[in-house]
Amino acid sequence: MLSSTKPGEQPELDLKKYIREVPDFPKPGILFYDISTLLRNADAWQVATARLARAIAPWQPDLLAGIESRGFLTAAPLAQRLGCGFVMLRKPGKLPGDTVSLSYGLEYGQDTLHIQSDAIKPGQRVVVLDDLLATGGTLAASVQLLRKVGANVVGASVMIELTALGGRDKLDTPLHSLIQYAE
Ligand SMILES: O=P(O)(O)OC[C@H]1O[C@H](OP(=O)(O)OP(=O)(O)O)[C@H](O)[C@@H]1O
Ligand SMILES: Nc1ncnc2[nH]cnc12
Repeated sequence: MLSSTKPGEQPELDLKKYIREVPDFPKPGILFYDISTLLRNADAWQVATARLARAIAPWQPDLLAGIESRGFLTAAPLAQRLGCGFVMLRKPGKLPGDTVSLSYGLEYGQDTLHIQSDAIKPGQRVVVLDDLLATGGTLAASVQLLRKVGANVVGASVMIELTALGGRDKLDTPLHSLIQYAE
């Protein structure tokens, strides 16, 4: 029998069931939300991508920016689906040519992100994506970095938001999250 449900639309599917919680990784005291178990399930990944696409499309982005490395897994399939270009925000020493960088703190450390200086045409509408928002250090730095090279950052989106860490308050762009945990 024909179903009226389109591929990737399974309203009843609970994505939390596909995320593994790993205590004390990568450091004691951190509860790590592991998306590997979601990505290895074709249905769950398809549903997550479809739901993200529906949330992001109204922002009418020209480009999606993905944050290395798990942010690439979120952003690249979405860019294909929405017909957008894709820009990489990368850790040091990975991008050729002129880059602009910014350092930041995250839930379990310190890091730096780079973008190619010519990655964005002035005023292009950009949505920045990551797998997870914890303290918000990574996403807030990414928004600043994108603006440094001329982006009009119209929104940010993550698969997972750890609401108790208040990362959302560090952002001055609209934020969409697919799944929330109040640790
Ligand atoms: O909100 P925050 O406290 O900044 O933390 C969130 C960031 O931490 C993780 O990245 P990680 O640096 O571990 O890199 P990875 O994606 O390469 O695993 C995650 O993918 C986010 O980018
Ligand atoms: N608790 C957490 N789980 C997975 N990724 C993270 N990045 C920062 N904090 C994290």
